[in-house]
Amino acid sequence: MSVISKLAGGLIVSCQAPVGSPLRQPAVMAAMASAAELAGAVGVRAEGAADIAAIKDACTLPVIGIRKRQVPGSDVRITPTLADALPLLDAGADLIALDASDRPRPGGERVSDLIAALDARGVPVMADVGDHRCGMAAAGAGAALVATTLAPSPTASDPDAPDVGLVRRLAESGIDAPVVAEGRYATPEAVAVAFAAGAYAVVVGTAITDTLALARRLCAATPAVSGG
Ligand SMILES: CC(=O)N[C@H](C=O)[C@@H](O)[C@H](O)[C@H](O)COP(=O)(O)O
Repeated sequence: MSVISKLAGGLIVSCQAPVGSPLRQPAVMAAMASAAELAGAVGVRAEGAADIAAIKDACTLPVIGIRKRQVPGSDVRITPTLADALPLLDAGADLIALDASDRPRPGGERVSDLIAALDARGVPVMADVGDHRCGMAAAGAGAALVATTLAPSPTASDPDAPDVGLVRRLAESGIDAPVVAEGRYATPEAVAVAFAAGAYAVVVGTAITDTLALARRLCAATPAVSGG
């Protein structure tokens, strides 16, 4: 069974901890991934070679690897260069996710160059996009999956709402790659809506693995923190 078909119809859990979180340790991310596997998830998304290696040791799920790095002069932060992707493969990543927007990349690399270089190594690419045009372009360039990771919330009144409309629009466009819903999916209802809109898989991060953000949200409602 191909790695892409293993993800069909399932939940991918993003096991990442932001800088400054006490959870930002490979062993903690590996425990999160094991819990995700036990729960029935079909894949894991993880950042950096150390986390990926620990997760591959701890569970059998396919791992989508990313490297988050801010390079001066470029706004591309998710796996900006091929050199960022290669150590993730050495660590055991099964797929590479990368920012597939059309923003300038460090060193002048193009999304299509990265997809071709990884494809030549037999590595499928998940293209993170924020709009329909870049999604169609990435699929045309050979991305194995197109994910709505970079889409802003479609409603100003609810900044936490996922962009299900982009999932639907891509899925109904005859796109050459399966569409993955990612970004602000936080409830079983939202996951079901994404599949109804045509998603191939759904990625959930914060709502499962960011204990710090989840606890802060609830603490903010207490008199002890809000002062109310
Ligand atoms: C935009 C960006 O950098 N997204 C990152 C991509 O890896 C992660 O910070 C998100 O947690 C991930 O996409 C899952 O989304 P959510 O945490 O909303 O379920």
